Formats: sequence, structure tokens, C-alpha cells
Amino acid sequence: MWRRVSSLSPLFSSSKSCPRNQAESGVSDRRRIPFVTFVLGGPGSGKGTQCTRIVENFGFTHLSAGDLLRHEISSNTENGSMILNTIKEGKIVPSEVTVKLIQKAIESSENCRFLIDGFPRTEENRIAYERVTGSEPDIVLFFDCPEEEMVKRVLNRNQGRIDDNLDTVKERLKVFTKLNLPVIEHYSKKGKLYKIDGTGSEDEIYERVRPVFAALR
Ligand SMILES: Nc1ncnc2c1ncn2[C@@H]1O[C@H](COP(=O)(O)OP(=O)(O)OP(=O)(O)O)[C@@H](O)[C@H]1O
Ligand SMILES: Nc1ccn([C@@H]2O[C@H](COP(=O)(O)O)[C@@H](O)[C@H]2O)c(=O)n1
Ligand SMILES: [Mg+2]
Repeated sequence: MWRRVSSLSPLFSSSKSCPRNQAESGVSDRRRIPFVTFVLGGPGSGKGTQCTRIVENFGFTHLSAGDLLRHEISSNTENGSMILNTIKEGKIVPSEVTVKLIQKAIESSENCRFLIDGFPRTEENRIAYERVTGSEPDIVLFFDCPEEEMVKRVLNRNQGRIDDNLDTVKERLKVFTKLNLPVIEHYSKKGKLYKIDGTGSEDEIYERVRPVFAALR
């Protein structure tokens, strides 16, 4: 039931006490494992946009791996310049760095429900997360969107992101196909994947997402 990965290190080390669902929330059998949804899709597929809606309606905390990494850059941490160069090139930051940021964010939150957006990007990311947390995600959303549409959205984004330019987007698409699709395939085989058609308006897409979370209640 917990989708624990056997023989790995202990669970999140915080004293967080997370009821797994409504049926359990009133009883003493409370677990420390949060409910984790990985949110995947290519650059500009709408992950962040749809996460905002899920947060508003289902009380999740949104942790964007990209935002956590960008925060390291703006805070001038020891990894800041390495992260900046990696993001500029559209490549992937070492898993050790990203997993630590995600783990810290989860442990410092009072919430028990998380959307982890843009992670894992690679099999290495996935395996590092499982090793460090000793757990797997409960479900995985994948926003499936044609490349042409993703490029159009990214180039129109206008949020001043250093990687929102044609050269970097082309590289990010290559990285997505080569490294992220195998992760998506992995979760599909495990029966955890919800593939969402990422075309159409934001409202139309959300109408495909909503039932996934409504069914969890
Ligand atoms: N259904 C949609 N139709 C048109 N534009 C959209 C749609 N959904 C999101 N957008 C816009 O496309 C851009 C990319 O969306 P968003 O930031 O949610 O994608 P993302 O998957 O998080 O991308 P990234 O991986 O680059 O962070 C944003 O400017 C957003 O407002
Ligand atoms: N697991 C991850 C997630 C992101 N990155 C780097 O950040 C860039 C932006 O990520 P978004 O999710 O905001 O699009 C991405 O292109 C990577 O360079 C990462 O290394 N590992
Ligand atoms: Mg995003």
C-alpha cells in the first residue's frame, strides 16, 4: 500500500505525521510518509500552470524543482553558478543537489500533500530520490503536448527565464526525449502514470486533471 522501496534507507526523517487518506485521518494509524505526486512533461507543457490549479482546489503544496534550483542561483549559494550554467545549457543538475532541495522543502512543510513539478527528469534523478527518501511517488502526472506547441508557449512566456530561448529550448526538448521519457515509461509500467492530453485551453486541460485528484478524496 505504501509503495515503499524495500531495503532502502529510512523514510523522510522529519517528525511529520501524515494521514494517508480520509479514512485513516481520524484513526491512530498515522504515517510519516507524505502523499507525493510527480508532475512531468516537456518544457512549456503546462506543468506549473496546472499545478497552480491543483493547489487551489486540492490543498497540495507545489514544489517546482526548477524554482528550487533558480532560488539557489538568486541566493548565491555554493552551487549557484554551477546551477546557472546547467540551466542556461538546458542540461540536468546533479541529482544529489536537486534531491536535497526537494527533501528539505518537504521536511520543512507542515503539509502532507505535495506536487513535485519537473522531477525526476532522469532515471538518475528517480533512483537518487528513492534512495534518499526510501519512497516512491503515489501517482505521476504526465502532460503530453506536441513539441511545436511547447516551443510556442515557452517563447511567449515572458518571465525573463534565462532558458526561454530557441537554442536552449531545443536542447531541453532533446533532454526530455532522451532522459525523461524513460522515467515516464517506468511509471507507466508500474501503473502509476496518468497521461493527460496537454493541448487545448488551460481550462480544458484542468478538466482532464481534476478527476484524478477528485478520485483521491
Ligand atoms: N493550455 C495552455 N495554452 C496556452 N498557453 C498555456 C497553456 N498552459 C500554459 N500556458 C502558458 O505556457 C507557458 C508555459 O507554461 P508552464 O510554465 O505552466 O509550463 P511548464 O511545463 O511548467 O514549463 P517549464 O518546464 O519550462 O517550467 C506559460 O506562459 C503559460 O502561461
Ligand atoms: N529535476 C530537475 C529540474 C530542473 N532542472 C533544471 O532546471 C531547468 C528548468 O526546469 P523547469 O522545470 O523550471 O523547466 C531545467 O531545464 C534543468 O536545467 C534540473 O536540472 N533537474
Ligand atoms: Mg514550470
